[in-house]
Amino acid sequence: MAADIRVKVCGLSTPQDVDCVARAGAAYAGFVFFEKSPRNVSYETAATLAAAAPVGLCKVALTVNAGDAELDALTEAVPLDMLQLHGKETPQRVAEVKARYGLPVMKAIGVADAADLAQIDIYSDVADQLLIDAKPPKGADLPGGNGLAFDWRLLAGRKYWRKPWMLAGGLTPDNVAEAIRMTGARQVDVSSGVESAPGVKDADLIRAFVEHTTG
Ligand SMILES: O=C(O)c1ccccc1N[C@@H]1O[C@H](COP(=O)(O)O)[C@@H](O)[C@H]1O
Repeated sequence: MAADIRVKVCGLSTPQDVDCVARAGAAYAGFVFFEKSPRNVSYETAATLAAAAPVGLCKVALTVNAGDAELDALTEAVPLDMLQLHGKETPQRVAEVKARYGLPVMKAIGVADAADLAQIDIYSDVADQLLIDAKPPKGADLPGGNGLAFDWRLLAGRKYWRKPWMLAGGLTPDNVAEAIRMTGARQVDVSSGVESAPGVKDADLIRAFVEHTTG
């Protein structure tokens, strides 16, 4: 397996999480701003965590259908390197957010079957990166972070898209190597798969996850 897989660990909420993620060699640290999530953090907490992150660790804010007022307050309070839009934001909204905040934008695309892959091309016109995640189950409280994988065979043979992309959804230390092998992903994103309980990151699982991407 290639040794240069870039890892994002999402849903960090303590200084120990950030330290562990950085030391393990992850490229991105994700903070969740979505009240229904067990990983939700206040702007104050996120600002402290982001300020303590080492240079080079990309600090990503995950939001869901956030309006300008929410994003204004977030970007004012927290030093960020990237915005992750994980709701039903339209391509036009992605372009607006990118222009208004001057930060790279990663748009999450939910995939359940081959028809969903068309969204990847559509959002490639406006987003800087794409996060290809499992579609949430109907009626789920969370649009992501559900620990669900989609059928990775849908991405087999489609390693190259027009924009950089990350594989997400139900990844764990045990399955990430196989997911990379099947999809050709060069970037992977994990949240619940490195937790001991919802919202509680586990340092051993984080280290194991990163190690298993470099097989
Ligand atoms: O993690 C969350 O709580 C969350 C809430 C709302 C939207 C997205 C969320 N997480 C993102 O979903 C992917 C996949 O999660 P998992 O690994 O299957 O648990 C995660 O990497 C986050 O980017």
